[in-house]
Amino acid sequence: GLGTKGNLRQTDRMRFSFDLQATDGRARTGVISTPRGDIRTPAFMPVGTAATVKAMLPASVRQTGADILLGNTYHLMLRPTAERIDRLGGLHRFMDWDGPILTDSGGFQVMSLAALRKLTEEGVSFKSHIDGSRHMLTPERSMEIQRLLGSDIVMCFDECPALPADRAAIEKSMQLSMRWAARSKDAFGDRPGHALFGIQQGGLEEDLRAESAAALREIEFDGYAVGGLAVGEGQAAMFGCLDYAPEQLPRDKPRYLMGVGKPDDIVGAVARGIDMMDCVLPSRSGRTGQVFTRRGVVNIKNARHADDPRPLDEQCSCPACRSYSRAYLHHVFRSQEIISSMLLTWHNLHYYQELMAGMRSAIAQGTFDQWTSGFMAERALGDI
Ligand SMILES: CNc1nc2c(CC[C@H]3O[C@@H](OC)[C@H](O)[C@@H]3OC)c3nc(N)[nH]c(=O)c3cc2[nH]1
Ligand SMILES: [Zn+2]
Repeated sequence: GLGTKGNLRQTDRMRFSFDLQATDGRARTGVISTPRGDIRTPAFMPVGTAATVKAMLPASVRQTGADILLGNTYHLMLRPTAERIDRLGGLHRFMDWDGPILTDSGGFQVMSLAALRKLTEEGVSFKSHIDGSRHMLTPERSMEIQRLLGSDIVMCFDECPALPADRAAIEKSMQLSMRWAARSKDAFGDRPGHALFGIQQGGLEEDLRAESAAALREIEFDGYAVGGLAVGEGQAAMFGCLDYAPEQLPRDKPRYLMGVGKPDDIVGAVARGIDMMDCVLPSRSGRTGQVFTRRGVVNIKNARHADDPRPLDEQCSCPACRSYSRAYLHHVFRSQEIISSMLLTWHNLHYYQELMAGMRSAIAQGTFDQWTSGFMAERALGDI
């Protein structure tokens, strides 16, 4: 707005906006501005389901290069409850993360974690997988929970159908999700500086995806997620869908692919126009000894690492690679020492952020194809 510089800064601080800076083919790079900081895209968002990125301090997550992290409505509403987090000053204060936070709306977790679920037009009633207590999630309740948490990017309450499913079931579910998207938008209201993202559904059906995209455009959102994927369809089917789905969504808004993925999934999704992704893989794998490197996956549990003095990756600057040998990491993993989860999670998240930084600069320079060829060639080298 006009007025003094101060006002302008004030307006800026309250704004949520996406600046698309460069494209290379269908790949894009830019910056999402939020009152709590900028998000460089393409962005990988570490998952902090229960108000913590497991085995990581928030400052360490920041050091890996993450600009934003994720929380989950489903987990936090059950424990410690959104009302308690609100009373304690909101999720940022609670978990000591002052950057942007995106929270999922709960629909996906209810279907994958809760017991005794009952789905109606109103929403989903279910029993907590923690203590068996009964709960109800509706678009309105999901918006209220995410407001209480104080998240900067709020996801619509949707239904994510498990694949494979027949077309009729996919269509019915997508239409319900679109009605819930409208109710989510109404319940979200007008919250300057906070964003509401719609979630496209429609399975692997191009026409249903187009119908969903049109319905979301009509309602109008600050960003758009490609939902309903990474649910067991496999990479070929997912890429087939990403060959059309992202471009059915508005070009000038961020596109978020939920739940993806392995490093090569991420590169393929960025090549197809995706700006934001999240996945538990790097952090969960850090705890199970699966280590991602430029050359592919190292399973640190394997006995062949027992005497290996080399770092995981001599070109990596993370604490695990700077200070420790594979032999040490093998030892502490085998001994189930807590430091094992800390070091391997840090390395994996650092590796994922290096991947994103490499793609952002390649897209900005118009050399994304060369970068991708290098990425694929390195993984073929083997001997890791
Ligand atoms: C893994 N594959 C996958 N995850 C998915 C998630 C959960 C991500 C959420 O789940 C948490 O990690 C399990 C993450 O914290 C993330 O929160 C944003 C989805 N969420 C919604 N609302 N709608 C979808 O269509 C959807 C599709 C997914 N596919
Ligand atoms: Zn490392």
